[in-house]
Amino acid sequence: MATLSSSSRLYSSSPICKSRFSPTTLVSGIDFISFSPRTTLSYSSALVSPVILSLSVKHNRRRSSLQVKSVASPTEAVSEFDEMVSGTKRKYYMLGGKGGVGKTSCAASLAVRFANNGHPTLVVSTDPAHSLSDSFAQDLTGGMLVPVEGPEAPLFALEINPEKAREEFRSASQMNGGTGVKDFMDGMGLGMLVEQLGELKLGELLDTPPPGLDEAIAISKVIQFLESPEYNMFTRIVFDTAPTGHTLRLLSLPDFLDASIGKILKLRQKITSATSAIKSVFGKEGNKPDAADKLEKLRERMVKVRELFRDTESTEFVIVTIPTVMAVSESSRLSASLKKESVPVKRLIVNQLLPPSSSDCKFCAIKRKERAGSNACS
Ligand SMILES: Nc1ncnc2c1ncn2[C@@H]1O[C@H](COP(=O)(O)OP(=O)(O)OP(=O)(O)O)[C@@H](O)[C@H]1O
Repeated sequence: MATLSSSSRLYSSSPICKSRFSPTTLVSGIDFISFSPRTTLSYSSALVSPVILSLSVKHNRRRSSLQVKSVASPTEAVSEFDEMVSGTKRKYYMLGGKGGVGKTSCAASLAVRFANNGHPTLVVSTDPAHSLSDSFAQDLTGGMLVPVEGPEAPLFALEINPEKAREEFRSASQMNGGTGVKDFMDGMGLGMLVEQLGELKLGELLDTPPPGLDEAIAISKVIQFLESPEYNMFTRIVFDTAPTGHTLRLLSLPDFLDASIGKILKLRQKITSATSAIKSVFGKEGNKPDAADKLEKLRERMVKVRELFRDTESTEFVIVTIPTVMAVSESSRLSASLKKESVPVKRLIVNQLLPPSSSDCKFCAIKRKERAGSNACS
């Protein structure tokens, strides 16, 4: 079970630079910082402190980099968090960014911080490469809410298995345990049109679920159960999302489904309305949900997920990055794409910042040089 201490201040040694990772004071932005897999959540020293910055981005065309105009001082970072923690209305925080920058670590960290500030909190991982279990040193893989011990207010964690979500899509698109296009079309009463509709590439669509769909289904499941009175108590929901590409595809899913399956649904509607008069005379109008109904429901759920991402009142997408050239470039593209999708991004977490030091070990000196070249903050 959880290894959080009562105050959730946990310590561990760093796998990379032991001398630097002594237990130390809190960092104002996010309380605990690094996690050692399968051990404990930990505060690292100031070596790798994540800082929450308010995002004021300027896209530099020539260098195509994200320019954070003002770096938050520790005091400002506190006020950023104060804003995130204020109010009792439910808020969703979606943490996303390039693979490996520390999304899971920061999501877990933020969730503990919310709980320690009195918010009953749920942290959910929809990342196919789950590491939330490692962050909390608890097994969260059962698809159930697991209580995390330690914080002052209730904190629950949940990992959603993307494989299971994918199965849901398959079951919607494949009737009676069969596979492929023929089955799907049969399910809609259009089996005789399979040949003619080959050019719609339905086979590809149904056999290989579109990227991002698993995550979208996972998020929609969480939205669904959070609507029930049983889970009313949660006032902060933190999502540890999949790396950049998945998130963006997830947002375009409703359009994607509209464009591909929508055509079939329209065709089916036409045929159904032409034949319904005859069917009703013979009492054959069935109420059983078919493949089309299931897919239509799926599309509605995808729309709901996209709406949640775009809801400025209740949701905030927080980009997690590290100060390296590649991470900053990707964050810049993510920020621009999210803006295009009307997803509000106000804050950025810069993880693994290196504070000034006169006594660097060789490793830290290399890291510092690497980060200095990123020009992330100016
Ligand atoms: N501030 C930090 N200090 C030290 N180690 C860190 C820090 N942030 C993250 N790490 C380590 O970096 C690794 C990747 O972190 P994490 O799993 O949180 O990243 P992620 O962005 O969620 O990765 P993925 O995209 O693969 O899901 C982990 O081993 C984690 O312990």
